[in-house]
Amino acid sequence: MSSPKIVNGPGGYILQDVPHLIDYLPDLPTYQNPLKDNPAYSVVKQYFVDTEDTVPEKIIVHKDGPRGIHFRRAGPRQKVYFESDEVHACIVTCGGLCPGLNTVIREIVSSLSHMYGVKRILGIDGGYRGFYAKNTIPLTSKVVNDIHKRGGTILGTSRGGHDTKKIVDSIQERGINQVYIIGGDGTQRGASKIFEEIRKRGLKVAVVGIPKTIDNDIPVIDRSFGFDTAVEEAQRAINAAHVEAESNENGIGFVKLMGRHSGFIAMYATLASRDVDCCLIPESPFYLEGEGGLFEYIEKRLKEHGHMVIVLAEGAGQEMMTKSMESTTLEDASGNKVLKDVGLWLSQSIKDHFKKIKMVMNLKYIDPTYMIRAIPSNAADNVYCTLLAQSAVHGAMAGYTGYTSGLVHGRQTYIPFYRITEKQNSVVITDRMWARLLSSTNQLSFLGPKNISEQKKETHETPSPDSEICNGVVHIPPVTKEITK
Ligand SMILES: Nc1ncnc2c1ncn2[C@@H]1O[C@H](COP(=O)(O)OP(=O)(O)O)[C@@H](O)[C@H]1O
Ligand SMILES: O=P(O)(O)OC[C@H]1O[C@](O)(COP(=O)(O)O)[C@@H](O)[C@@H]1O
Ligand SMILES: [Mg+2]
Repeated sequence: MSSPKIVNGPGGYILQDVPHLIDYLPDLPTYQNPLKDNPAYSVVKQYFVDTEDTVPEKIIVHKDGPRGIHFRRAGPRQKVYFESDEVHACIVTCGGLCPGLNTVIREIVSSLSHMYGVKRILGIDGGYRGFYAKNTIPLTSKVVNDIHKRGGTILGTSRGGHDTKKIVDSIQERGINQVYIIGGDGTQRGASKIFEEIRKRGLKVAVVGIPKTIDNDIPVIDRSFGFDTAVEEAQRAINAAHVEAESNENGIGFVKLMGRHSGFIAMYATLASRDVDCCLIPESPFYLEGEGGLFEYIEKRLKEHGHMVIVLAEGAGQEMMTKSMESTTLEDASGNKVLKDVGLWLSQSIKDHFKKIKMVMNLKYIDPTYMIRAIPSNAADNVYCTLLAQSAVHGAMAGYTGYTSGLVHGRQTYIPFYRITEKQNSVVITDRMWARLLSSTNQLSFLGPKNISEQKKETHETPSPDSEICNGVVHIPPVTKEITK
């Protein structure tokens, strides 16, 4: 692994910089950025980003505190390291679907062709293994013109199949010199390995990651493209659950949403809806029976209101389910743990409970998980995808490599791969955002005081001032009370 590029400045300023092609190819020539003569940009005052501009990771700072970690600001540079005719770019999409994938593909192609006059752009078919096992797809502005109106990815995607040597051989044999890799945490780990191999071979190839995660589990960035669309689409399922619940005696509308290890979609969909009485996420352990348990809470809600809506993230309550079922640990082709269907299990457990206590209850279970991620991105995400793609292209043209292009506090930045891959982002339940959710749904926290104090100790003794902004990584202690069945 190449060592991180860290620049220290006065007042505790730290720049976690990204690699550049001249780090290992010092004699590369530079060229004037063609945008200088582009009528759309030549009139813009200060169009080019100052190479000294950086973006702070934390925006809330104390008067006497250090300035902290910064990332390189994204955007076009005065000098570029590729001539237009020289560029041979490729784009690949990997991992699960996410709204906006096609928009990012479209905008990378548009930025390369319209801003930088690039003519050779290839799509890699079907994820990482497409580099060595499939034919490529030539991409032009015409080919990608309408694709942002469609869900999915026109290039296809896959899990598994990452063979660094074969991938880099293919890049080298085809003469590709800019690689745009769109995908989640696994994909970015793969991108980092590709970058290291390219650097080892001394190739003039820029490797750029574009973060995609419907679960919002990538750290550092504000949120992924497609997340907003997913939360919006989840409202339709929650609304249906609410209508069903309201129309039946002691009706329960039960919605399962995605979120393997991070309950962000469930949390934001709940906050947006206001119809949800209980949101269950992987980060917040819960138990079913006895005082303060889920069953008791459901009974109480039904007695008070006659109906309720429950939103469940797919990773929630997995440990409980494993204990009450035959345990087999399966992995997908990428090595991700395949989760059991907690929605079916929990809805059946609730039904069994009400049968046991002889109380009438009507539960309707809705699983819209794939419908939420297979749709085209909404307007806000389309804008986000466009700016993200443009930033990614500006960085590669300027010779930066080995970075993920990402939004930090609303600013486009270049983040070194190691910051993206070192940990997963998850909801910090001792931060304000989860407290806001609890006060909005009025649900119990399902945690005893012991669990809460353990959480506080294990996360941060003093909560970070801006920690409610989606980011935080926390180890969740095991549940102390368990299903007694
Ligand atoms: N540690 C890793 N090293 C190299 N490649 C990886 C690694 N983890 C995952 N990948 C590859 O990245 C791709 C997508 O990973 P996956 O975990 O399925 O989705 P996502 O990128 O959305 O998290 C797969 O082709 C997988 O083989
Ligand atoms: O597409 P698959 O293999 O069924 O996987 C479903 C998983 O993909 C996701 O949508 C996203 O996961 P990735 O970001 O790792 O692709 C998860 O929320 C979900 O658990
Ligand atoms: Mg992933």
